[in-house]
Amino acid sequence: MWVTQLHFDVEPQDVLTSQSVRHFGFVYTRGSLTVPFSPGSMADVQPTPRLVLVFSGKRKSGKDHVTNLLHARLGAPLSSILRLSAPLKQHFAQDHSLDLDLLLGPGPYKERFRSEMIQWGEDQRRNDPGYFCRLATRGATEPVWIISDARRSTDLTWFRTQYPDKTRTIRVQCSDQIRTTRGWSFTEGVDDAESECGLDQVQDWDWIIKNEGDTEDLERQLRPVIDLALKQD
Ligand SMILES: Nc1ncnc2c1ncn2[C@@H]1O[C@H](COP(=O)(O)OP(=O)(O)OP(=O)(O)O)[C@@H](O)[C@H]1O
Ligand SMILES: C[C@@](O)(CCOP(=O)(O)O)CC(=O)O
Repeated sequence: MWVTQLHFDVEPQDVLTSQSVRHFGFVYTRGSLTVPFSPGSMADVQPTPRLVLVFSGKRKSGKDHVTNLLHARLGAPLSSILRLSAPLKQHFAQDHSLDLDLLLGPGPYKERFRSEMIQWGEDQRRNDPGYFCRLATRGATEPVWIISDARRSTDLTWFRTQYPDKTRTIRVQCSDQIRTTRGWSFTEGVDDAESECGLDQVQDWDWIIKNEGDTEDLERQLRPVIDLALKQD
């Protein structure tokens, strides 16, 4: 049986190798390759979540901390955390023989490569602004998606276009003083660039979370988000 379908005979992680990224990009941008239908191709169909919670915030505002807490409250069968930077870091780690776990973690290691990663990511986005949004969400089956790291208006546009009634946006904020205690220091070319400032002008966040206090305060602010996620289940 032949159908028009996006399908590649690769595991999800293989999509991140240089060769298959090019393959993936070629097929997707043309969008009309006809290939045999097989059960494996279902993973490539863009999934449909019930709620998409898109978080953003500056470095060390606590995006990972807040989204981890939310995920812990909602649980794994209901929700998953999807990081737009994960496929980017995976590719970058492979190409440069770097430690992917450290790139994904909160420590100082990733800061040594941040400028280069930003550059590489922007090169990909120039051709295809939804590239990392699509890779990060590919195959996610949980009803509630927690997108931990939107940085650019194209990220918000992609989710709002794909999931117009389901997308909610959340900005995580905290003072520079507190960010500094968490390891932040101003870096030219990073903290004054789109990666950090691309969403500064956005006013219409569904929620703003001030991550400056204790866990109890954070839980109180997350309550309406948690309630919405549970209500939709
Ligand atoms: N409310 C909090 N209480 C205690 N520690 C926190 C809190 N928020 C963040 N942190 C800690 O601060 C550090 C930075 O937080 P986190 O990694 O969540 O920030 P981020 O916005 O994801 O940063 P980056 O963009 O650099 O990945 C981490 O070590 C995290 O555990
Ligand atoms: C390269 C980049 O994805 C790094 C993000 O790392 P983190 O979310 O701050 O851990 C930032 C970007 O895409 O502009």
